[in-house]
Formats: sequence, structure tokens, C-alpha cells
Amino acid sequence: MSKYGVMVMGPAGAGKSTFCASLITHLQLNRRSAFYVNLDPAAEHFEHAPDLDIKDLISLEDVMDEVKLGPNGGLIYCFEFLMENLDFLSDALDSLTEEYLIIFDMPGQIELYTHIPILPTLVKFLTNPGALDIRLCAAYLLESTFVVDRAKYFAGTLSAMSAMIMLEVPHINVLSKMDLVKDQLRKKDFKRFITPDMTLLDDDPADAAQKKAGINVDDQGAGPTDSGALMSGASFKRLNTAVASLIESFSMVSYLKLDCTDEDSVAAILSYIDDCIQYHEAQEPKELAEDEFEEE
Ligand SMILES: Nc1nc2c(ncn2[C@@H]2O[C@H](COP(=O)(O)OP(=O)(O)OP(=O)(O)O)[C@@H](O)[C@H]2O)c(=O)[nH]1
Ligand SMILES: [Mg+2]
Repeated sequence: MSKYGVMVMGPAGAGKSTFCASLITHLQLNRRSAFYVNLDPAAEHFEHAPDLDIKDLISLEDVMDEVKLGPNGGLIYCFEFLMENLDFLSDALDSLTEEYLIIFDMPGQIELYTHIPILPTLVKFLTNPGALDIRLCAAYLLESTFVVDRAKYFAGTLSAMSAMIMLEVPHINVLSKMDLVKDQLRKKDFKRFITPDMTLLDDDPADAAQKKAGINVDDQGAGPTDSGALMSGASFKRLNTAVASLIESFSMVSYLKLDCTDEDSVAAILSYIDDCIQYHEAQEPKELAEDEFEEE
């Protein structure tokens, strides 16, 4: 029997846990079952108590105390420990029926999504048809406030693309915290950021600010120290242009918009997730209880 799940990923503070909480609330309001798995060994506060918490297996605090690692090395240690104890996941998830949406709340350390092969192995284990057989969708969140800084936006998009290529499961990319940019950017202007392309660099507000400060951003021949600062000047612009061109040529990333304060927005993201994993196709028609039947 297939199971259904979504793995919520993205950089630190992107709004992953908030989205998981809004998603669970929305599922509950729509009489759907959620199973919330916290895989962040440092997470302390939850709006909905996790049904399964990695901290019951290993906590970052203990690792940092006992193995004397820092927070990032400690996180990698926790995940390596999880990979050696996968029964912790299979024991809890094995009995779930196809009615459930299993929600994995991931940590925000970016190295987990880019250059360490732990996540692909974990995803392979979760989706293996001979074992848990979870139809999994990855949801990669990026903060919508990043659009104000083009360099950040393209760097974030590159990390989303890297996660997409690495995981090989259906994937959606989401610009979170839309309520924070709604007033600054008109809908029409925001549309440009849904599909990243190089034209977004044409009117980079950072260029104007740098020109005002007397930094040369246009000199094609300028070297790496032309501006005196590493994150500005012509060479930095060339780097951004190269990254933007790479993203455009792959043409893999486009974004959905999410505002967790708006239930319709959460519902829209859920319907994309449902489509990706074909959740509805596996559901048995539900019989209504007598009082619900009368209500209908
Ligand atoms: N305005 C606004 N704030 C949000 C939204 N989503 C999350 N936040 C805030 O952003 C901060 C970080 O949110 P989290 O959900 O903890 O982010 P996270 O990605 O789980 O963070 P880590 O697990 O630490 O990587 C919190 O202060 C949230 O209240 C949103 O849709 N709108
Ligand atoms: Mg979190």
C-alpha cells in the first residue's frame, strides 16, 4: 500500500515549520489526516506536537555536549545516526494508511541540500517500493523577501535547483512569507520572479545603489578587486550573470507563492502537492456519518 508525503525543505528561517503547522491546521479543518515528522534535531517549539520527533532518537544538544561538535557538524552527525537507525522511521511510518499525508519538517542547514549525500539516501529509503513506498513530493521554500536582492534570489534559486537535481522526486519551489512583500511589490512586478531569468538583473536595485556609492559595476574588464568589496562591483555582477544564465539554461525552477497567514494560499500549495503525488487517485470514497449526511 502506497503512502503519501511531503518533505518541507529550504534554508534557515524560510518558514518551513510555520508552513508545516499551517498545512496540518488546514488538513485537520478539511478532515484529512496528517502525520507530522520533525527531522530537525534542534527544533524546540511546535504549534502541533510532532507525531514522530528525531529528538526522541538523538538531539543536537546531546551531540554537541558529548561529541563536542558545533551546530552544523552536530546536525550532520544526527543525520548519520538516523541513517544507521532507519528502523526509527519505518517502525512509526509502516502502519500508516494512504489516507495520511506524512509531513517531514527538515532542518535549515543548507549543506544538507547541496553537498552531502545523506538526503538522497534518506529519500531513496522512504520512497523504495519494496519498503515504505512513500510517494514523496519535495517542497523547497525560499523567502520572498529575497527578491529585493537579486544576488540572494539567484543564489537561493541555485540551492533550490541543486536540491531538485539531487533528490529525483517530484518537486515544487515556493516563495514563502508573501505577506511581507505584498505591499512593496505590485502583483504585476512580482510575476517576473515566478520564473527566474536573466532579465531580472537588468534593473537590479543593487546596481543603482553601488553606482551612487561610486562603485563601477559595468566595466567588463574589471578584476576581482575593482570595487574593494567582495560582494559588489563588476566582478560580482559577472558572477551573478553567470549564475542567472546557468539557472535560465536549465529552465527547471519556477515558484509558487505562499502566505501562511492566508488559508487559501496554503490550500493552493496543498493542491499542487496532492497533484504531484496523485494523492486523490488512491483515496477510497468516504462514507459520510449519518449527521454529516443530513448536513450535506
Ligand atoms: N510574516 C510571515 N512570517 C512568517 C511566515 N512564515 C514564517 N514566518 C516567520 O519566520 C520565522 C521563521 O519561521 P520558521 O517556520 O521557524 O522557519 P524555519 O524554516 O522552520 O526555520 P529553521 O527550522 O530554523 O530553519 C518565524 O518568526 C515565523 O513566524 C509567513 O508566511 N509570514
Ligand atoms: Mg523549522
